Amino acid sequence: MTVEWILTPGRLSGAAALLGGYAAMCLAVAAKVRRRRRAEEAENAEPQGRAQAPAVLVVYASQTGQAEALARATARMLVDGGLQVRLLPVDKLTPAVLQQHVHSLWLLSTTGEGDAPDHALGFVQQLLPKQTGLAGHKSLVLALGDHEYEQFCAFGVAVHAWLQACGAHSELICVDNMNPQSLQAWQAQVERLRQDLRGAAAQESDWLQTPVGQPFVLSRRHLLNPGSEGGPLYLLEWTPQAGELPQWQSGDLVSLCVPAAADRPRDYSIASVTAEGCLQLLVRQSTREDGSPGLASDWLCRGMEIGTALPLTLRAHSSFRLGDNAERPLMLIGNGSGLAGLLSHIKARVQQGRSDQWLVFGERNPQHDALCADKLQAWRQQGQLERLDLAWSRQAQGPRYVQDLLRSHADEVKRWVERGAAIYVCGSRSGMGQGVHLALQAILGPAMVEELLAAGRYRRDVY
Ligand SMILES: Cc1cc2nc3c(=O)[nH]c(=O)nc-3n(C[C@H](O)[C@H](O)[C@H](O)COP(=O)(O)O)c2cc1C
Repeated sequence: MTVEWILTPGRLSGAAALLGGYAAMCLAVAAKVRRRRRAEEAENAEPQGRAQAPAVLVVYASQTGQAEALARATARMLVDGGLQVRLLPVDKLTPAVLQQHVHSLWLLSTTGEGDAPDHALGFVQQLLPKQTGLAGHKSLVLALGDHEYEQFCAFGVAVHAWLQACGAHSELICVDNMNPQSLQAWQAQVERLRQDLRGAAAQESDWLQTPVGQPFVLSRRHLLNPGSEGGPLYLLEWTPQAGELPQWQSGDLVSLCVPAAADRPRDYSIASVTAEGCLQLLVRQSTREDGSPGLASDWLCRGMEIGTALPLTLRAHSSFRLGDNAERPLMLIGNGSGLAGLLSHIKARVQQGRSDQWLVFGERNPQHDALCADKLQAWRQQGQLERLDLAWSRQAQGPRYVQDLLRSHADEVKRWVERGAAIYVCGSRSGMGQGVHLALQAILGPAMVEELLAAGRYRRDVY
């Protein structure tokens, strides 16, 4: 078939406008794809960006992904601004890499009680106690934290002090609860550095604005624990209001803001895999100490009507993804709504035809709190879950917790670790997370537990 183009001045200008618009759109899309690719390539790779520009090192330590997301945005801003950037998680940093750079940017969150994120353990043990000669080096540290913790931003502050002790000129910004003013101050500092190194005028940039989520429709809400003495726990299913379901990996999070608390995003672990065709969350309707309902959970579990939409932002959660552990047997340990993060891993593995996974899960009462029992038993019976152990804290025989199960199966725990297993823990921090940590130390020895943490074979998403 031949298509004849007859060009008249009118048509010509119309076609030109059309083509121009289309070309602009293609260029914009291509630029966006390039930008994303550049930022992705910057990680663990040789420096990206213009070869003649000085390279800036961007280092992050993140437990739940906020510091990581900001580090990626920072790196993207610098690459777009014409600089070379090397983006590294702190566990991949060596003294030599640090010394190769004159400028470094650090985005560091504090977790636990003033602790470094789990993946930073090797850095804390091996690099922090030693001096690395950094005379002439310039660093900016963004320390993320929450002032309600006694050790506010402790890890970021410690790294800043270490950089100074090593002879670097270091500046520090502490951020309370992702405070927008402090993040603006960071953005201004980064922009100043970009200008100093490139000499060009400032470009318009909105990189730090809270990402606007994609609207998702709440399509189903299902109570998982009818009759429970604990707060009602719901499975919420969401589908995009328009377009396709975005891709995520097992272990990732969703960030959302409810209308009554629009300034405070809440994070939830994703319980489903993309192949299920919907995004699932497990949300417990919580009550505050004064008896009033928790704002976000009350909205999600009661207020929000089925069929209405809410913007959801998907957040990569590298420190809880399978990552390098994809080929290892998995021990999945958790309680309550922590099942969400563990379910996504089991589903991802079942999809790959793997069965070398052991779930150790705790709830209150076997009659009312046996969450997703049919699914778990079906996986067990079909051999897709090599082992399943459940602990009930409110049962006639007396309370039993996941840490008790681990202790009573200590030999089996050792065998799994000897087989090369990775351990993933998801759920409440104070009771379960702490108890599991102590049980693992008792069974494997503290040195082995530290080794597993440092190697990323022991990962925790506890809250
Ligand atoms: C379990 C837990 C423990 C925390 N402990 C501290 C702390 O001791 N000091 C502090 O300043 N912030 C603390 N925070 C707040 C985090 O540093 C803050 O939420 C930060 O933005 C998280 O960043 P990330 O997503 O990169 O890990 C804690 C947060 C959680 C969830």
